[in-house]
Amino acid sequence: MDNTASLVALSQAMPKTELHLHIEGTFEPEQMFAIAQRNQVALKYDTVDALKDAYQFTNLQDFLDLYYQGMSVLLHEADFYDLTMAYLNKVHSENVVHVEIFFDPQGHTERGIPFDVQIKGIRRALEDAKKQWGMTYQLIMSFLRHLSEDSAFQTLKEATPFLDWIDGVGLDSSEVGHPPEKFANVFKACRDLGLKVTAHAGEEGPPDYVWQALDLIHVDRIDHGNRALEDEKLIAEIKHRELTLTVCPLSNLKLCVVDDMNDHPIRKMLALGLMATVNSDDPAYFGGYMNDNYQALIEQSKINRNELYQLAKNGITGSWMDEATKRIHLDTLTHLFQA
Ligand code: HPA
Ligand SMILES: [Zn+2]
Repeated sequence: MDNTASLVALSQAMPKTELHLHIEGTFEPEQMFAIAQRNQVALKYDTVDALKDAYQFTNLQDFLDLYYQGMSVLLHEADFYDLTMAYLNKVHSENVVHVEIFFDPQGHTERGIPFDVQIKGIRRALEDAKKQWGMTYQLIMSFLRHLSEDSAFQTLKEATPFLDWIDGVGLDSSEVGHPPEKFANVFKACRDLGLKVTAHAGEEGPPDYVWQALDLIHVDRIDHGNRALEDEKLIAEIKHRELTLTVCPLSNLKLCVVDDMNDHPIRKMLALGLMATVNSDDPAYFGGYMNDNYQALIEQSKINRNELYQLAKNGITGSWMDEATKRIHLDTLTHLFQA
């Protein structure tokens, strides 16, 4: 019998992947203030504590309003580098071996920061982490769904010189009122370019949005997917297509997608045979990085050792890393759980 403390220790020691992470959502208040000062940009809040006090959200939009405000202090390549490197350092210390990170180019180009400034800073940090620690990565360019499909096409055009650096595309921001069908054409263009495709669906939006992500966007993965559980046929289809769900427990709690960590649906997802994974989404805003998310699942949602193993395994098999590297991490994971 495992006790809670030993499971938490195991979750900390095991090799982990992070498949749902917005780099702009890793902007810790202390670093935000430091970069704001460096760039001589004014923030709406006077102190770190005042900013932290504002992190009380009742829904996704409450959070997004602060998220876009926060990222507005990022001006230079060095800012994007520092932001990304701080995150990578943090998760390296938590035994994260592979990251797949989103960035929101339109959140920056809309306020005059060129695409190349963003991606050069982010990519340099990812390459440094790879050199220093062997940490592997995939970079995912995400379209903001509250903007038009034309704007997404414009972003794809700006990304063209950097397509070798971009592994996939995603869809994020305000979900309700902005269904995947709005972006069917731009995602078709992305697929034709050989990019992998994922989309936030079923976080706040109805099961129909998840169907659209499957049938109109042809996603390789689903980000969140919580509300898919409301539709039995959809559950069967997600299983049939063997799609991974990138679930974000602490995010769900902070944005009131779930009322209580004690009945987070991730156990139900596993019991249904869905490929659920654990991710932190926007850890600086939601109160925890990867290990905190696992700890909350162990202590509050009462996941057991088998469920912990399955979640970590899904994180490896559902990632976009190469098959040989997957096998190495799966071996390490399996040995750890057999010990
Ligand atoms: O959790 C999220 N949902 C939608 N859009 C986002 N952009 C950053 N984080 C999120
Ligand atoms: Zn997200």
